[in-house]
Amino acid sequence: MHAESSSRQNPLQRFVSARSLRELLLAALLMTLYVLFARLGIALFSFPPGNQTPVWLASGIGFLLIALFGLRGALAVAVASVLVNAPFMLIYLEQVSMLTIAISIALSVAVDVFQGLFAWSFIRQYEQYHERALFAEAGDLFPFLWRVCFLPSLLTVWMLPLVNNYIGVQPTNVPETLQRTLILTLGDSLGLFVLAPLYWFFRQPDIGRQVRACLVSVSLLSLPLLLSFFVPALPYVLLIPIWIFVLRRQRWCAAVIGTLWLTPLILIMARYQWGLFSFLPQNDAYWVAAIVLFSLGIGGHYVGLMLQELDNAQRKLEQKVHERTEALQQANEKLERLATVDELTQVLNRRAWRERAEAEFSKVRRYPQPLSVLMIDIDLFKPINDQYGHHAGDEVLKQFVLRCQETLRETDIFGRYGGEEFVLLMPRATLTDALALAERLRLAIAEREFRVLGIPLKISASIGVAEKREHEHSLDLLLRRADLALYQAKADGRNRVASQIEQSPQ
Ligand SMILES: Nc1nc2c(ncn2[C@@H]2O[C@H](COP(=O)(O)OP(=O)(O)OP(=O)(O)O)[C@@H](O)[C@H]2O)c(=O)[nH]1
Repeated sequence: MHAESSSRQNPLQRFVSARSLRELLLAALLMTLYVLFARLGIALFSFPPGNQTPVWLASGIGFLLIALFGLRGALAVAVASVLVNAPFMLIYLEQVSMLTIAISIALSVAVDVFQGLFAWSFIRQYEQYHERALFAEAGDLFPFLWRVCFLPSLLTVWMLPLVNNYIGVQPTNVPETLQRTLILTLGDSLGLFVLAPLYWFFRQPDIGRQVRACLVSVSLLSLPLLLSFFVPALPYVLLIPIWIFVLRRQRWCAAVIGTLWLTPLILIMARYQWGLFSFLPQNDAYWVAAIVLFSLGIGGHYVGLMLQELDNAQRKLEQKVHERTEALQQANEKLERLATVDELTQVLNRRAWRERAEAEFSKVRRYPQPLSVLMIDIDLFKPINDQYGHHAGDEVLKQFVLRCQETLRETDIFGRYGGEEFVLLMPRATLTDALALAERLRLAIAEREFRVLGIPLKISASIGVAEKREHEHSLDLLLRRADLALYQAKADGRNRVASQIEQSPQ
């Protein structure tokens, strides 16, 4: 449906049809600003006696239109350029023919459009080559100055005074033509320098907050300029430290907004020959204003970008440190796990179990409480390995552990003591408690078949139980009594629980 209606439009209609109302409004706003800045520039800040200004902001607006809307933007620049140039040229109607004026207007329009197109395509090439947007590094400032500000102006503006001179509109002598070319190049370059960065500026994250913060700090720059009305030297003394302070706070954003902010202020000062400019003739005041704007702007952009680059480098470094610390922590945790956990059954290994058991044992020695231990050994495990293979044996061990864990309490300390032998320490458990649990364990193992590699297997375990005696001072003695009880259980025919009460460990 939509495709059909768009295919019915003629190519011109399709070319100009704006993608959305917002884009249309933005383009209209920029076109209005283009005409307004051009007219205001010439009306208020013209080099005497001509109609050329030291900052031609229209060139910057033209760049923004083309950067944002491509060829449709170029069409908008052409329309705006006609609106700006036609009234100036029509003044010469009495001196030259309409055709000559039309040629002159067409030339001005072509210069404005090509300047924007050159600037845009030069910088696109740069961005494509580097595979990133401009103004990411301090080094990007120089390609910007050359490719966006100076080269497109140098390539185009010389035509205007030369051709106008030749066809008889605004005829001048050679030195004047040269001076005009210079002023046009300066004005266009400065216009691009002041406004073109906005294209990248508005692509920054969280731009609304940054603009607000910038406006607050950047407005500080007005102070020395306004006070210079009373004390002419103030801008020299105060502008640089305030500029550095503002850049330090808001980085590159302050350079963009600050240059924009300073442009009208410095132009007004030059126009009315205040402060800095009070001892200069009008002409020189504008040249100095342009130089002040360029040097403050370039310095500001460079410092701002450098600080931004440092921020990014620090952020990357912090991120790397964070990642490395996390990796190290994970590696440590893994090592700790490997050092304490039995790889096959995922329960405590002998060393880790002993550490925990020793700690419990010491506690109980100091604050007497019951403590019991169980030695659990799978019966006739070797034949399982021999008959079904080592892999099946491993599977039995894993399932055996799961069965045991189903029966244990949180406080029980369970571990693999070696081979098919497991050990369980039960804090606060008397021999009676321990025997009861041992019996539950034995039944849990023996009553249900194991299923290993699809084969049903009957497994049983023998369990030796011992409770810590009052004056028993070594965990090894307690373990030895449990081991003797286990030996007893095996000797009595396996699949049973035995306790070591009567026999002395000695
Ligand atoms: N699959 C497997 N087998 C193991 C592992 N650790 C020890 N074994 C085997 O376990 C078997 C233990 O055999 P024995 O000590 O003779 O005991 P048993 O056959 O269970 O006989 P009783 O203890 O007298 O009932 C040995 O064949 C060991 O090779 C292991 O991690 N995986």
